[in-house]
Amino acid sequence: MTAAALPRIAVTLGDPAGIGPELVAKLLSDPANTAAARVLLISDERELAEAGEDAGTPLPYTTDAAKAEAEGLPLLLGEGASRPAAPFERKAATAAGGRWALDNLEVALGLAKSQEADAILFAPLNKSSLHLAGLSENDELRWFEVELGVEDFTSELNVLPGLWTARVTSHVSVAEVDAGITRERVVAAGRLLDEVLRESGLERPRIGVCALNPHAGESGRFGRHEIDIIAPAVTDLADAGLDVKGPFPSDTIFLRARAGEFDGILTMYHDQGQIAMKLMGFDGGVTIAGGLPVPICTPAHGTAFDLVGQGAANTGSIQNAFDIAVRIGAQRRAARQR
Ligand SMILES: NC(=O)C1=CN([C@@H]2O[C@H](COP(=O)(O)OP(=O)(O)OC[C@H]3O[C@@H](n4cnc5c(N)ncnc54)[C@H](O)[C@@H]3O)[C@@H](O)[C@H]2O)C=CC1
Ligand SMILES: NCC(=O)COP(=O)(O)O
Repeated sequence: MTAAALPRIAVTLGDPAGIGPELVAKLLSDPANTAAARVLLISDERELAEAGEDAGTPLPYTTDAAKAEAEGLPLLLGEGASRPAAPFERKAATAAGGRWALDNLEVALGLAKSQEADAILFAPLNKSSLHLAGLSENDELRWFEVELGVEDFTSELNVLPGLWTARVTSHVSVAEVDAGITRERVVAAGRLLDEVLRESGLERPRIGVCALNPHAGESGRFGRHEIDIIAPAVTDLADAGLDVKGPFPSDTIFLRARAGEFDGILTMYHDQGQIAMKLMGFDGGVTIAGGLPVPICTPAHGTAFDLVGQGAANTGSIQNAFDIAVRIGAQRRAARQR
């Protein structure tokens, strides 16, 4: 691939109090990664130095665009509007850390909107920091919607090799899940999951849909969501030509997926999918912000304050997130260049 064809990936360090900076330093100190894409780093130099110290390896970068292009070095573009905020408190949620993380993401979104970046990779955020910083949305995906003017259904997509999940509800209180399970939302989430699986290369993705209640409601005795909402939505999706089946009891559907029966699982709420996915592949899980015009990837794990400063954070998830950002970013770039 020529240098011009390499995807441009905007990378942020996430919450500076967590393991994100260390993970980015480890990721970008691997020459195979900097050869696979042109990296646009959004940070400040002090944070990069600290990231290198945590990782036990310096994070290579340049502020010279020509040198970055010629040598394949990450190009440091500077940080978002909150400068100069560093140094940050470590291992704790703070408003300053949350603001820095959000401001840097705003720069990344700007690069994507202007098509200078083909995809975004962010290291883990801490939602408490984001809320301390004044984020009014529950999480960054709802904030991305606002920033990008997206009104259609979005969902976090969780990805392991051979299995993707989407959620009908996500970062809300369990008390709010019930109101979020509607026929329209189940259909929208099912369509989104089918679409992204097709984009990933599957011709006819096989999707299993979770029930909400124990034993899929036991014929209505333990709840009627399956009868009144989820089964009709599955029929809508099947009538539209999708290979969608369910609802199935959620305590066993992932066993069937693991045995190869499904390419995607549609879950009704966060932990229904995430407990299974993290048990099956904690060290490699990726979260993609699904339903946006820009590919945005991040590790499925969080800021792990308990690990900060030890150099012990596992890079499997951020590596997989980077690889997916590079793959989708390259497809988008190639499509634009045609
Ligand atoms: N990509 C992102 O932005 C994500 C952010 N979060 C946020 O992270 C914050 C903390 O979430 P928690 O529930 O505490 O989960 P967490 O994933 O940060 O930590 C859970 C456990 O996993 C371990 N762990 C996490 N990443 C690891 C890694 N790379 N290598 C080795 N061990 C690792 C931690 O040490 C801890 O014991 C929350 O604010 C949450 O919303 C959670 C998931 C994804
Ligand atoms: N910041 C991404 C994120 O929160 C995804 O975490 P999860 O909801 O997939 O656990």
